[in-house]
Amino acid sequence: MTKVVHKFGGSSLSSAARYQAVAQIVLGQCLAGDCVVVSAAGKTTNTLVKLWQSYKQDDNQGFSDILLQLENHQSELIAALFVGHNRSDLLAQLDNELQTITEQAKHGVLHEATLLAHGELWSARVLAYLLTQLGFAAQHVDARQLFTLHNGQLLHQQNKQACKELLQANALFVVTGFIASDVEHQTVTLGRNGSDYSATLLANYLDADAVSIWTDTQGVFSTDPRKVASAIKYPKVCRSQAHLLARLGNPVLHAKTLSPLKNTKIKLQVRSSFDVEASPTEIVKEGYSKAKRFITTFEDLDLIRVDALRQGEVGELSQLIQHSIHHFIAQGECYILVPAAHTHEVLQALSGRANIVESALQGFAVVAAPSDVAQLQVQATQLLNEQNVVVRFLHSDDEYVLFLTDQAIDSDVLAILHDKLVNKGRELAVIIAGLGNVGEVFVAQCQRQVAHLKQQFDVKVVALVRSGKMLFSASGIAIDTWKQQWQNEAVDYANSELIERIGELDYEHKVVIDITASEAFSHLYPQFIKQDCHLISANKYAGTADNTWYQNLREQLTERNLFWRYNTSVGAGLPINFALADLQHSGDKITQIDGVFSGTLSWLCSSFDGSTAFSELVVQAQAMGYTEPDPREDLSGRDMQRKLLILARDIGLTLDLEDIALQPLMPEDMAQGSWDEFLTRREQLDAFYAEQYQQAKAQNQVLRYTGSLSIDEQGKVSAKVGIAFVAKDSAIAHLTPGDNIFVIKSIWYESNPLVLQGPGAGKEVTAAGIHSDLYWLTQRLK
Ligand SMILES: NC(=O)C1=CN([C@@H]2O[C@H](COP(=O)(O)OP(=O)(O)OC[C@H]3O[C@@H](n4cnc5c(N)ncnc54)[C@H](O)[C@@H]3O)[C@@H](O)[C@H]2O)C=CC1
Ligand SMILES: N[C@@H](CC=O)C(=O)O
Repeated sequence: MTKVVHKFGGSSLSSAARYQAVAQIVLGQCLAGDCVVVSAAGKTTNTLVKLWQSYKQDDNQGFSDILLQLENHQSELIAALFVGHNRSDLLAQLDNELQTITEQAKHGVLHEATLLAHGELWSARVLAYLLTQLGFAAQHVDARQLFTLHNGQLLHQQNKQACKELLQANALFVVTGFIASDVEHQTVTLGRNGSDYSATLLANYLDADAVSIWTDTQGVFSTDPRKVASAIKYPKVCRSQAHLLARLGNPVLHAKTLSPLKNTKIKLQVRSSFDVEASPTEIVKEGYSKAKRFITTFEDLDLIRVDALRQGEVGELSQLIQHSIHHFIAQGECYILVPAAHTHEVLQALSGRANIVESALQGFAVVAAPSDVAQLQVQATQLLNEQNVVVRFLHSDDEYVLFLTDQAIDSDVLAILHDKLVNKGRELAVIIAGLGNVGEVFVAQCQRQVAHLKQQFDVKVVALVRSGKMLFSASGIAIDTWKQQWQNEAVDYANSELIERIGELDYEHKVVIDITASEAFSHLYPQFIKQDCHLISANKYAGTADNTWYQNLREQLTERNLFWRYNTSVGAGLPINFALADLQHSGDKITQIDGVFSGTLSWLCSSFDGSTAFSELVVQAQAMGYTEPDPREDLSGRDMQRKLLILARDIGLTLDLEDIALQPLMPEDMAQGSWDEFLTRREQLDAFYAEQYQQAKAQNQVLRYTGSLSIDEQGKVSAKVGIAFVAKDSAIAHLTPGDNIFVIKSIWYESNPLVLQGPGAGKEVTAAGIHSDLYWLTQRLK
């Protein structure tokens, strides 16, 4: 049974290399029984249209030149892709067909649709041969055997049966898009760019599960991403908006594509054949996606008023000119927007029932939620005034407003319109995991900070997660009353449910902020990435995971253009990762990092003077929110070892934790058992510390816990964290309790190192540091 119908457009098949790429996608994604629908390669249909025009104009020279052009293109493709009998077979078939075309032209019996059909026939045949050559038995199928129309109407029952009979074998079928036949077996076309329609029709007839439209863009964007770099790719677009965009001439989806999916469960995705790993845009049923904002532009249109427009007539006209036509009713009159090059043809077809209202129009339409349209119309009018763009005709409907203008909407104007009308409505969903010391303060700070970010982004906290319980609200949680809401609505959850809920979120961007201290939670990162989530971590486990896992995670992030910020995992709010990144981006090379990278150990060592037991100070550090949930993570030196590893990886070293020597600041045997058991043996810790303290004192030095990493000239790396006795007048001896210090040597900071110093732990500074990462993210997403 066919599960998925994959459709590849002309841009995906524009060269031999593209055919190879498509074949690899098919090998990787398709199973026997799936179907592939193809359009004509590259610009073949345009060339065939020109061939038809030269035939109609009796331009024999033009006809031969264009035919030669087609022949060259096809034979070059075949020569580049095939050897041996496959090549000779395909060239012979091509030759045969070109001779037939020449003969038919000579005898004046050339038929337009039959001629245009060659583009798709060639693509399907070449791709099927290529797949077979690569070991995946594929059959090419002429869709004229599958789709029959009578008086312009598809004969659905008959077609369904034909599809089920002809495509039932356990093979892969490569079916021609765009073409069908009538009951007299004459070729008809399904309209320009009708291959998407062929794919959804086929999916309907075969009861397929899904249709993937593979194209040259990564999905459906808020506007043309080639013109506006900040165009937003939407993960989900509802069918009605997709249909409206298609009617407005948006090139990603075509007008009739969606109709076969009506009342079915068939999923539709738009994916990039140039970037297979990129997440697609899903076209979902009504109610499964929020209304999005789009700007789609027009060039060179005529506005025509039509008397008594018949039902279905717009479809017939667009079939006639092989181009989509937008129509609307304003003040009781019917209007159509026709590409100026086809106005004459359309007026002729409407024989006296139509007149041109405005000609040579440019412009754009803003598509949005009905509640936003009126306000966007006012804003857009003002922006056009500011840009001196003259509006000649304006029409607004429930879901869009149309501006027809004198001047073309160039990239600059489009970028301004997009920034003010679309970007302002962008949403970022925030999932906060970990509501302990730091997490609670972070959420409290959110109230003010989210309001600040709102100037750029609509930031919504959609989930709060603690171990085993979560509060999830796709439309956003009210921050000021979150505790109350938590009491009433938080539920037990399994990780799979959390991932599923995140996957269902219909936001332009999503970020998971990990303020847990949980290794298990960090293991979920790859799944968050699959759901297109950016990551912000205060948690250090992912940054210090085994190198293979870590590198893999980074690759997955890069492949999906996702960001990962973790500035607070080292030095709390201190901008140490920013500093290292900046130095390296500006061409510097870091050779050494020394210092104190633990707020807890800094505070303990600087505070201890013998008057209070060391273990008592540990309990105080814990109460102040400096320590890890189990303070032994700090006392063991492990936390500082993790931080040094994160820094090492940030400067391009591929170390693992074991590569950093570690000396604990506690008796090693106290690592076993629970924290409470540890406290029952606190004298042992006190004795251990007192002994080290006295030794340092005896040497007229002070006890500190430090870290160091250096790279020698041969590139050899040495790294360690441990107890150090330092001179009483050194900077480290004089650190304010709780402060971290990073002493960085590099090519530029060789003899006089760069020093970064300040609070290295604490709820407020850490929470603020996470907000800094969130702010950074929103700036990058802009
Ligand atoms: N305290 C500080 O000054 C700094 C802390 N950090 C890091 O921030 C993180 C949080 O620290 P604290 O707030 O002090 O810890 P905490 O122990 O007070 O809070 C941790 C929170 O994470 C939740 N949690 C634990 N496992 C979870 C799981 N599997 N799924 C979801 N939630 C889970 C807990 O329920 C709790 O709400 C740690 O990774 C820590 O290393 C980073 C810089 C400074
Ligand atoms: N426990 C850590 C907290 C910050 O990472 C420390 O004391 O530095």
